Amino acid sequence: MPPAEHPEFVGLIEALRAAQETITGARPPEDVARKARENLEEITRLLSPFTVGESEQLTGQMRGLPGRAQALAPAFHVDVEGNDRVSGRVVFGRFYLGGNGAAHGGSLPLLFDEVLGRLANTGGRSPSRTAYLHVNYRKITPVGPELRVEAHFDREEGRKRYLVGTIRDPEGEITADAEGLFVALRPGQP
Ligand SMILES: CCCCCCCCCCCCCCCC(=O)SCCNC(=O)CCNC(=O)[C@H](O)C(C)(C)COP(=O)(O)OP(=O)(O)OC[C@H]1O[C@@H](n2cnc3c(N)ncnc32)[C@H](O)[C@@H]1OP(=O)(O)O
Repeated sequence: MPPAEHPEFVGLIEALRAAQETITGARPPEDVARKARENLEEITRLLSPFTVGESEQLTGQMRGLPGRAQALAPAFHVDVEGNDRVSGRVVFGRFYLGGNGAAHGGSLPLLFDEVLGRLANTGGRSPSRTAYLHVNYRKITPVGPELRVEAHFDREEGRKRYLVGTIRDPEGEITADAEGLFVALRPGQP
């Protein structure tokens, strides 16, 4: 459900994701590529006067939306979220293609950081940052189909929060898993 606020901006981010997908998968004639570039340049001109500081920007802040309205990481759709575990779905689209139908190796840590990091900072916990993220690539993570993502707290030791997560293909097999350490920030720590 889109939030009541900024519905047009939410639609803009969805359109941006769609554009990323389409541009990545396209092989247009030169005149079409030029027209598309001019349209993108027009969007930049339109939005540039509305650039704001980090605390005011919308992307990354809209926690109720897949990907927090940020187009960097693959959009994670939350199904069940508790204080200690979360599960949901993701599709690695063409934008995230590495090669031969497999998602780019760098796109998996993007997703895991988002999912584990989000969970590490829920349940009234103070903000934490990723100290490390260990990703195991078990088999290719396919581009295209909807994949299941699960993550949970493994343990907490003082400021250290250890979380683990998995991505499963439509057959239920684990394509990748990850362990992350998130360290709670001290007051005033950036
Ligand atoms: C602020 C966020 C707001 C979020 C709002 C809500 C948004 C909701 C959605 C968010 C979803 C996206 C979430 C993305 C989260 C990021 O991606 S954050 C960006 C990527 N990460 C960074 O930039 C972190 C850079 N590193 C640092 O800032 C600092 O190194 C750290 C991680 C804060 C730790 O530094 P420190 O606070 O000085 O801690 P330090 O005393 O060195 O270590 C504390 C303990 O951790 C251990 N430790 C530290 N690093 C390591 C390591 N690499 N390996 C093993 N052990 C380690 C130490 O050994 C020590 O252990 P003990 O001696 O206590 O047993």
